[in-house]
Amino acid sequence: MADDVVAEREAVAEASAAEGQAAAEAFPLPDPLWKGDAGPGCAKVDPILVADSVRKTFGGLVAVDVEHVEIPRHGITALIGPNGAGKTTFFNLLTGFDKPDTGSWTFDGTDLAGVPAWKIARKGQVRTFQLTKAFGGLSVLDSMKLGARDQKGERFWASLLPPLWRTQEREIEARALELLKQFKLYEKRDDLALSMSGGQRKLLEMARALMSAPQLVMLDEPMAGVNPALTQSLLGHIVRLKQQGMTVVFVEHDMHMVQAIADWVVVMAEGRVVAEGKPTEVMKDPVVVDAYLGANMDRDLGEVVKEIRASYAASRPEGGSAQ
Ligand SMILES: Nc1ncnc2c1ncn2[C@@H]1O[C@H](COP(=O)(O)OP(=O)(O)OP(=O)(O)O)[C@@H](O)[C@H]1O
Repeated sequence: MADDVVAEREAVAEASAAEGQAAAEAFPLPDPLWKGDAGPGCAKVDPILVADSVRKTFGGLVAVDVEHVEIPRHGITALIGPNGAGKTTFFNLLTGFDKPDTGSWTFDGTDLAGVPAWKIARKGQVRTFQLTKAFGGLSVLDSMKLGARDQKGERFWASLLPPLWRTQEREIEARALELLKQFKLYEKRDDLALSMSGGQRKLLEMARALMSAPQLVMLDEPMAGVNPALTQSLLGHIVRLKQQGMTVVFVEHDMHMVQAIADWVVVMAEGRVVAEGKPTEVMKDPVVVDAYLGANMDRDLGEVVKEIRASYAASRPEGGSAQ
């Protein structure tokens, strides 16, 4: 490898390490992240999102049946589980894109049950989709501008005061261009969003989600269908969200990705949260491995949950006793 390329990579690594260190100081995660009994539904020291009794059925099928879950603030939480576990449906419910049969949840202390998706986004909780949504015939830059929050130009009173919305427009465009630079999409700003590769569209969707300066970013399979070079870049972007003080929840099937960036892992199976823990520990649990392989198909999930709680409590003295 040429000396200048090596030097450039070393500089990037050094800068990211410094950035990471600064972020860890600015937004330290409690250690441990949880309090009381460890395991499924365990309380977090500083949760940003708390969900209770969230249930959604489709006909006779129970897609989501989450008794209790808390998402740690400033952390990266991976939501994993086999196909059909209810991960996307749970995302849809928490972000107002679908309505639960029952349940409540709070974001930063604010009750969000029944609040429509656009209002939830305004409050600072945004999401991306597993399959990138159609961007219509919009350019990359215009797609970004649509992601902005509080566009005064769209409001009635502001629309009577053109200087107000012009200022707002300028601010929105400046933010969009800045984010496009960060995501290395600046050169594509005038291209049609639809003309970009699947991976680039994932980057665009993530960048667009940041237009509203969110506190909590929920990414549904951000790495799916993305080539290895862009995967690395996407991972870097996710870590940077955390470094900027955001909380991230992402759905992912690839355990290497999860191990690489997650602080915490929530495991769903058959609509329920069946395990939680640090990435290195949670994946060692035979019950989690079984959940993936389907070996628990005929077992009572309540029993599975008890087993997991017991195994965590035994392995983490500070995590409390088994229930
Ligand atoms: N709109 C719907 N109508 C009927 N059934 C649905 C609907 N959406 C989801 N389901 C069902 O609910 C269950 C949970 O689906 P969901 O997509 O949430 O799982 P998932 O964990 O995200 O799966 P994957 O990893 O494959 O994306 C599945 O059995 C699915 O078939």
